[in-house]
Amino acid sequence: MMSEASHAPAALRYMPGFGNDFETEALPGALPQGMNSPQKVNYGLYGEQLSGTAFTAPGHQNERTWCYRIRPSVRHQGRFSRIDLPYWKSAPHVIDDVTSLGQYRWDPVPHGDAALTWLTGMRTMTTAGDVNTQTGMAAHIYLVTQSMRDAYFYSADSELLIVPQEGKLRFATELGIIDLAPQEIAIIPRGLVYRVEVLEGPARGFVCENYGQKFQLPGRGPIGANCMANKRDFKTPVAAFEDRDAPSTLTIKWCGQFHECKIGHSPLDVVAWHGNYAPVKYDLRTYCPVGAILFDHPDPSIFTVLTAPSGVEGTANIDFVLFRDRWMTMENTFRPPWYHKNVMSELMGNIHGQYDAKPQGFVPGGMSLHNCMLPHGPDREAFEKASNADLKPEKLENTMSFMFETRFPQHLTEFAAREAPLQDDYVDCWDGLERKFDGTPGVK
Ligand SMILES: O=C(O)Cc1cc(O)ccc1O
Ligand SMILES: [Fe+2]
Repeated sequence: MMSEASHAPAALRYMPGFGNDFETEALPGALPQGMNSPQKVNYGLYGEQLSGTAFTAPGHQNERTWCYRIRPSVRHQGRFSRIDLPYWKSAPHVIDDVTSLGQYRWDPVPHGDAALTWLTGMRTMTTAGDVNTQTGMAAHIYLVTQSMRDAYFYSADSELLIVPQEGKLRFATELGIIDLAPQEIAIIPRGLVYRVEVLEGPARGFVCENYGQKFQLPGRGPIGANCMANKRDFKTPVAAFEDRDAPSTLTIKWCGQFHECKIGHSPLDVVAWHGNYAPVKYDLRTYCPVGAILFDHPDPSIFTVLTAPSGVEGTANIDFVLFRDRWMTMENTFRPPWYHKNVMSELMGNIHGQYDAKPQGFVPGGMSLHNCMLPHGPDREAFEKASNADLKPEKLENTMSFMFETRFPQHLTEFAAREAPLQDDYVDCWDGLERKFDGTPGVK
């Protein structure tokens, strides 16, 4: 028997908060009250727990969600067969004849003629750490033109931080629906089943695949209780379920491999849920930047939106850092980023507009990589302009770039080194930085 019903609200609704303990039901009375596992759940639903942290993780880190669903997940799975998604790579992935040491920059990866889904359109640029030990990350570009139909996916390896640059996508997940456009981000937790639909295509964007401990909000320290990313601006969808019987496939990413199994119904059948392990979206335009208001250029960590700890205090597995429009008011200061070498590996992407350290060549949809201890900084044009500028308060407008910064060196994939539009002349952008020193004191 075929049945089809989607119980999604007409206009998508979201609940505010980061890491909140939410409760939501798509049918009245579907959510058990006062306990998790009643002998029988209302509507004949099955109770099931999704654990995002070890059972015994400390209280402030412990994350799990109770789902009340038409069928338990174990009915979704069965005999797995291995499939190949040749462009989606996982760490460790170090290719002998690909050199990751260097300063690299890419133009936007163009859309081709082939129809690509969220799975076939994922193009890994770099990997870092080791998926098997749940450390490190991968950075991907997605190129998506086609919705997943009767097809579902989850990653046992990672949570995905999604940063759209072009087009609009819908993430129909077990716990509700998220629509996502450029200048917004979403986090899809490890283990959560979903399908990706194209609302406006073609869609392109960046993904940070986090193998390690979950993203959290950075401590604000002396900044206090407000500014940077505020909890209420994170939005988690309300429950929405599909009661749909149709021959379908479920793909699982597991230890870097992809496996597929058949299911006879939509696994997005969670009618009600409660808990704190859930997908979330965030509008980057609500990020409140705090910066230097008299002199000097602070470390970019002041712009951290989210941080994924590595176990070494203050040394993140990944920091997600945002360079958005803001005022520059520093006096007697070289205002753009300084020249530097960093023990952390910096992968940047441009979402929109122009980046102050690289007025040319780092374009929306483009990426750059400055790996562990590789020197970089403003190009010649940015240096000359900033060192001779009249330092009035100036608003940096029409700018939104980000950085995935990891403690682990990032290794290029073959795709990044050979197929993606790598700019061979990138390093030349520093060529014209000639010597100004002539042994005599004074400003040159
Ligand atoms: O390299 C970059 O452009 C990112 C960056 C920005 C900044 O303001 C300070 C340091 C830094 O690495
Ligand atoms: Fe940098």
